[in-house]
Amino acid sequence: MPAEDKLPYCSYDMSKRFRLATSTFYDSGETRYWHDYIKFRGYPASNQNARHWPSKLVNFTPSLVEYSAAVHELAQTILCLIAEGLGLDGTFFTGNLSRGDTHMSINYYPPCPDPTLTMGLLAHCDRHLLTVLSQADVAGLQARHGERWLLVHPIPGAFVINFGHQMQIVTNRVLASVEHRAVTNSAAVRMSVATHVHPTDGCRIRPASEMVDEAMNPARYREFAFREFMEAYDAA
Ligand SMILES: O=C(O)CCC(=O)C(=O)O
Ligand SMILES: [Fe+2]
Repeated sequence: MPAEDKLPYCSYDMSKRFRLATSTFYDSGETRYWHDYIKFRGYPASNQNARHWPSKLVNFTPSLVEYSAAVHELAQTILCLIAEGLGLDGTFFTGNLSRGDTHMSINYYPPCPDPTLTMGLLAHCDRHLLTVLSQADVAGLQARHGERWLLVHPIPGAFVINFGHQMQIVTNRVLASVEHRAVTNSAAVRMSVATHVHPTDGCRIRPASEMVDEAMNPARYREFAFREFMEAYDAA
């Protein structure tokens, strides 16, 4: 896409429903960020989300409609399996807990001459329910395990599934949200596509009663609306 076509979408306003930006202007003291990205609402494509996607890219909309619907189906299947694995009703996650608009990020990490000075994405936990991540074939995703960072090796054709904060809360910390980050490399462009499955804004989030035992394992979180969580997070 030529620069003049990209310009109208370039924004740091997080309320924009389709925006592209770079974090390479910023640093955290010693480490410079090394990451360009597009962030937008994905599934469902039939509502107001798709009208924010760029119309000049003729193949983008049909590809995205297909991809976002397929990832939605995959996420719903995985959520059914997780529920069954936890001894919950198979539909436990497939209502409001996972029916908000998906938030998608297309992450672009250019090669960096000295990767020791940069970080693609700083360490974070995803804040929604579940992430379906395609990291194609260039390694860079790392997950925290105690004091160590483990590289999540790309497997051709496979997605990485990551639990977000809401999964940790609803399961009363049986399934923990794992801290992760993206490192840079000097040899190759790395791209990843993250689909973040969100609860609906008004969804009430609380530890599932099946995951709570007042005597042995009391609820670790109070009940709240997902909207409240997001507002507090953005304000922090
Ligand atoms: O690029 C990656 O592998 C990680 C992306 C990620 O963590 C995110 O978009 O939340
Ligand atoms: Fe993430």
